[in-house]
Amino acid sequence: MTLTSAGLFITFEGIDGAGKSTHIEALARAFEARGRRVVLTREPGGTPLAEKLRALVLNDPMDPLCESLLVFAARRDHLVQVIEPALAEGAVVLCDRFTDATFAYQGHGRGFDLAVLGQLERWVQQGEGGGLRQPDLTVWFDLPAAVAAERLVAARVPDRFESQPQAFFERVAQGYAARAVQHPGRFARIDADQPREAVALAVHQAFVQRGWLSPP
Ligand SMILES: Nc1ncnc2c1ncn2[C@@H]1O[C@H](COP(=O)(O)OP(=O)(O)OP(=O)(O)O)[C@@H](O)[C@H]1O
Ligand SMILES: Cc1cn([C@H]2C[C@H](O)[C@@H](COP(=O)(O)O)O2)c(=O)[nH]c1=O
Repeated sequence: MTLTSAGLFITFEGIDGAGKSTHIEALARAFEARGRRVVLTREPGGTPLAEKLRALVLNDPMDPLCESLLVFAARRDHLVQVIEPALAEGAVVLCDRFTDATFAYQGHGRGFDLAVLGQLERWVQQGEGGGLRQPDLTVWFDLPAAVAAERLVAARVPDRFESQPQAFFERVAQGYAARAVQHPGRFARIDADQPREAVALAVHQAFVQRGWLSPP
């Protein structure tokens, strides 16, 4: 896998129901209005193989090691088939979740070994020259677990993760906070406990600050 810096790799993170999906489409339109090609994708998923793995991870009972291996297997296919080729062509890749989700959900939520996740991260995201693919920006929707639970009540039939108790999501939220401390340069924390319009403005602002979008 060859890594380039031609495109922009943006990831969106947060506990279930934090509001990521609500804002990704508008960002895609904003980049397209500036003449950029945008690839909208998600994890686990984004390729036919990774979508099959997603269905297993979201629906079939399994232990945390199996869960971690499957999300990283899906990620490898996604990187090789979709993300790296798009970045090499200069596209803006907007990805709903990436490896921070694995540290937050499998690591902090399930209690799986963070050092093992770090090793898997290196195997899966390392390029031929030894560099490690990481997002250029991670937009982290920070929302209290209790508020997310209220938002999700009427939203849809819960999957294996969404049916977890609030304490699980509190641990996942702590996992995201820990990753933000470890990677302060690429994390933009958004206070997601605000009306949609205020959240949209804060998200847009994170891109304006980096010179990637104009003020709204
Ligand atoms: N700022 C907001 N205030 C109130 N409700 C919101 C807000 N943003 C999103 N919602 C609602 O909360 C629910 C979850 O939002 P959304 O699907 O965007 O979250 P998500 O982070 O993509 O969740 P998941 O990761 O579980 O798919 C939706 O019903 C959405 O309409
Ligand atoms: C990438 C990734 C995801 N998950 C979990 C987090 C969510 O509960 C689901 C994906 O559902 P969404 O509605 O598309 O957000 O998968 C995970 O546990 N580990 C991961 O690495």
